Amino acid sequence: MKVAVLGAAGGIGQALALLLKLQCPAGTELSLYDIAPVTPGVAKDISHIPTPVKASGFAGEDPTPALVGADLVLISAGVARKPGMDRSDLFNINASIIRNLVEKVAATCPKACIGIITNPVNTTVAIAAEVLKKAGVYDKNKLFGVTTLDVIRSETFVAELKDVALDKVKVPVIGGHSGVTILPLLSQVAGVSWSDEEVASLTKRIQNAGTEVVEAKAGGGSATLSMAQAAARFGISVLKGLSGESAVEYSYVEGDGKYARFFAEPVRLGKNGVEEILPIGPLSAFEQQAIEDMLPTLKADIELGEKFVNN
Ligand SMILES: NC(=O)C1=CN([C@@H]2O[C@H](COP(=O)(O)OP(=O)(O)OC[C@H]3O[C@@H](n4cnc5c(N)ncnc54)[C@H](O)[C@@H]3O)[C@@H](O)[C@H]2O)C=CC1
Ligand SMILES: O=C([O-])CC(=O)C(=O)O
Repeated sequence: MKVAVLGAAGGIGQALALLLKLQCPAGTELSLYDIAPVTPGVAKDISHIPTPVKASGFAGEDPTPALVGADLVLISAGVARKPGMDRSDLFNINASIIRNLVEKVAATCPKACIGIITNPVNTTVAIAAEVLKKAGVYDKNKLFGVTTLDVIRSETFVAELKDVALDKVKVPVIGGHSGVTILPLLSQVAGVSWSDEEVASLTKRIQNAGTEVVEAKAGGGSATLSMAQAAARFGISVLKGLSGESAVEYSYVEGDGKYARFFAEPVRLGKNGVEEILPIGPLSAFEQQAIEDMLPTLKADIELGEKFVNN
């Protein structure tokens, strides 16, 4: 299998490249691309680590050489937040970066699965879908917004708060990837009970966790290392699916449209990307209300992406 990382010289990209070099199945080829001239050097650097994964690096204006034959394309190219900014403030720059890169994906490896990391994810995924549609190659089962960071954060926070074993905690996180659109389903965490206050405050902490990192980095960017781990986990699950094993992840995908065109939900991954969208499960009254409350924001974020491509 071949995995292309676009934005591979960045904070997420370099750490993601390292984790993929260490964790991907034997025989995986990593193809690293970024506009930054350092990128071939990033590939050279990790290529000295003795694992059975090959890495090559490409820089410059055109990602095409990096995309040839890719089965999975992970995109973290773009700008990150600074304190005081919202993810939506990144739209002006990142929208055209995603449009241009996905045009190249459509032309070069139209059957690849694509995982979008670049913010605002709620909108950049819609941009990618419309670009692929225009090119006549859109397959909704192969386009993913990577929301795994919300899941791993939720699991960390729940384990800390409730003193339960990290490997036992599973926390579904649905909706989108910003503010109120991030909704952890704490009512579904097995073996844990909650007061209303705990649910309200932990939900808020999970929704603001990205901002927690942005503020702590004090102008030096947003989450990179935890995001790289999240993207590596997600990417390796997609590869598992493509090679015929089954894997389940929460991801922002185009499903049945019950809540919004794109919605983060549990998906079973397989040879064709999304094999099956799994049920979200029972919701508490708090969670039901939270879905209602997020929908105007989520739908507006999606529409912004659709209009960016089509107007
Ligand atoms: N989905 C999620 O949960 C998360 C998403 N993010 C987002 O990921 C993105 C990247 O974040 P970082 O890696 O921290 O930023 P960074 O600034 O460290 O790296 C971004 C990289 O993209 C490259 N780049 C810019 N334009 C490009 C283009 N046209 N083609 C190829 N490469 C290009 C830059 O040269 C740079 O190396 C941001 O938009 C950030 O908001 C960050 C954390 C979590
Ligand atoms: O908050 C940000 O800007 C980066 C991000 O998406 C996250 O850490 O969840």
